[in-house]
Amino acid sequence: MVCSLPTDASPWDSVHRARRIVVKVGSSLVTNQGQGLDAQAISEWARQISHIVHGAGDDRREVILVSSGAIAEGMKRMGLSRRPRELHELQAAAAVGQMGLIQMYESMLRHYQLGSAQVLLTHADLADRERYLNARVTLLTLLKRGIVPVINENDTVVNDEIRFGDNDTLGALVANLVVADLLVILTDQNGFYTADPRKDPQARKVHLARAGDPALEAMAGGAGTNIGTGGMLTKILAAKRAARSGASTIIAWGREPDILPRLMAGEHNLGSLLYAPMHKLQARKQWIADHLQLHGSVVLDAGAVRKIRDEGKSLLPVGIVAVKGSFTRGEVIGIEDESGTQIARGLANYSAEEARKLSRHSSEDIEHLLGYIAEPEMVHRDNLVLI
Ligand SMILES: Nc1ncnc2c1ncn2[C@@H]1O[C@H](COP(=O)(O)OP(=O)(O)O)[C@@H](O)[C@H]1O
Ligand SMILES: N[C@@H](CCC(=O)OP(=O)(O)O)C(=O)O
Repeated sequence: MVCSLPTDASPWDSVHRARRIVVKVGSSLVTNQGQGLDAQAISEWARQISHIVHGAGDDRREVILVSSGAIAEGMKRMGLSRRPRELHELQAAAAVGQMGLIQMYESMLRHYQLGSAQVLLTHADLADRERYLNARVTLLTLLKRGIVPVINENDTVVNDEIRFGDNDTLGALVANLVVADLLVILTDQNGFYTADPRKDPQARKVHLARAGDPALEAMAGGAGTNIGTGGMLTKILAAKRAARSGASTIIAWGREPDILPRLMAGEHNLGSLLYAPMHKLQARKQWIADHLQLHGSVVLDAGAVRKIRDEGKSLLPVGIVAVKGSFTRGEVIGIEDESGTQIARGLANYSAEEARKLSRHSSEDIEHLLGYIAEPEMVHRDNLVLI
């Protein structure tokens, strides 16, 4: 197919350069088309993840796993041969299946010297700015400690209106949350095809395309079996969403031998690459600019202005001399120099009231001043854009 390439190096190089990766595994793979948890496949992904997380120097990666399969596994454990239609039945199946799913990931990852953590998220969690920051800091703390977060939707507490509905979307939102470089969607097909290969024998694999290219949506069909939920359309839309935060997406076959290490080693044409046309920093800037309006601002002394503008550092409370307006944790604030010129914008880790108490104080005093510590920074660098 025709596709426009970015002007710098091959988009495949960005896969090799990726350091923080969200890997999403679909239900059909995890449960071997609904037959039950596939211990061998899960062990194989654990081994591959361990290989890339434990790499030396520049070969070291951070991995966040988003795994489906709770409903499919729960159905098997409850003796249900057909996917229930009622939401409460699906929720019950998910609660049953999640036990087995997480138990297996925990033991397989541990076997390969990796700690793991269960994280269950809902749409509402990521739409709420404060919870967004809370989820973000928890995931980043786990990554810093070399622990692999294993994420699924918190099916127990969601209804139709607030469901992600498919974990492809959840994978893309997590990629935005942790500012990942790459989203790898492992599925039961070799990649994305010009039509559903189960239905069209003429379908050809798309090796490379721009994420968000509208032509892709027309080629994507629904799920080919009753195990997976979204089919290719949700994967294509997830790639489009991930690209808005600068992450490219690979759609690949989860049973391809050594798929993750081979992708990281720079092997081209494994699966389909849907590349993000915008660089991560530019995309993050756009995201902050698009999504959020200013709720107040903080004024910095000259030293703090230098740290932020010239040295690329986070904003610490010690550099704040005044706080204007009213805002809560997670809202966007302006960052001004003492003449009132706005130099940056970012997501506040503390409310205006708290920021007033923290201003001119070292981060070490936060606990004493507030009684708790959210984060040592007032605005983390990842959530800050210069103007
Ligand atoms: N253009 C396409 N290319 C590849 N697969 C497609 C396409 N359109 C629809 N599909 C179907 O999507 C299925 C994968 O989606 P799904 O079953 O939801 O997987 P998962 O459980 O991995 O999320 C494939 O098995 C295939 O039948
Ligand atoms: N939370 C659900 C996710 C279902 C889902 O998105 O499935 P899939 O289309 O296979 O990724 C589960 O674990 O069954």
